[in-house]
Amino acid sequence: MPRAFVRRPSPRLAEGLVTHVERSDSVDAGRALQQWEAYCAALTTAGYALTEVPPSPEHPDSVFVEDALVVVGDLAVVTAPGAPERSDEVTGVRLAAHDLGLTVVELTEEPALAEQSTSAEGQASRAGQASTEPAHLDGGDVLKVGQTLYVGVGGRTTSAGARALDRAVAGTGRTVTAVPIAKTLHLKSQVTALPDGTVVGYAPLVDDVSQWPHFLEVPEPEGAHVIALGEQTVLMSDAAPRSAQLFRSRGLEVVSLDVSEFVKVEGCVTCLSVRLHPWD
Ligand SMILES: NC(=O)NCCC[C@H](N)C(=O)O
Repeated sequence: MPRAFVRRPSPRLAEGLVTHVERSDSVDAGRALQQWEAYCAALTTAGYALTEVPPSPEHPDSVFVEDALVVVGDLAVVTAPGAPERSDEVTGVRLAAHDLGLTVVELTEEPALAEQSTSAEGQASRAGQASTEPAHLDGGDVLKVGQTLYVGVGGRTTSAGARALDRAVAGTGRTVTAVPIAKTLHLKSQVTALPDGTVVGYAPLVDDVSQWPHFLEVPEPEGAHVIALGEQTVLMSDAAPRSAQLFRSRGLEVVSLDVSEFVKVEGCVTCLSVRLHPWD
């Protein structure tokens, strides 16, 4: 049975970070809680067992649980969030992953160059990558498509963070491909994937449409954010009806939800849960 981690919104949601959007003075924490409950109900209806990470009311953005954990199979990689205000969110998420019996791993520091290679060529190329930058990774920057983990680099996630994820998933059969981003907070703020692996995005907000082999342009910004709830179903915001129709025309069932209060602090449907699937 698929499972999802979720985390109840903080009453301080209105204080959540904003980077690419104007701060709104109309975030309604009570309404956000209702929207979150509806989101949880939609996951349950779709067959997901929910694991609620204990809430962290002192962290306004803690409802965006996806940023704290990346799960591949039974491997749970605890992230290193790029915003200092969010770094402590991982504590409760790490415990929840451990309690569920997942293999919990942390991101590790960059290995010393000398240990990476003894060849002059290898040293030269890796020296070009290596730096003293810290390894930061937000789960919102990690898009799984097949065996590839695309990692958005340039916002909250650093190149060192992408390489640290690559090391963490070594042995799982997954490979990491770094994708430069500048136009949105996270990679998954600009593109997500349909169940068949087609990458969907709202072109004006996608840094480089041409890099996606199977790209489908959607007509609304909110249409770029989907969660695959199985082979035939996607969950998305109800603010993108034309995108929903486009997905239906491809034979998909669409579950639409109001997530307006989370959008005001730059969230979307993907970041409100971490999904674990038997097929991942
Ligand atoms: N994965 C996501 O899209 N997370 C949204 C995080 C929004 C939050 N206000 C932040 O800036 O971190």
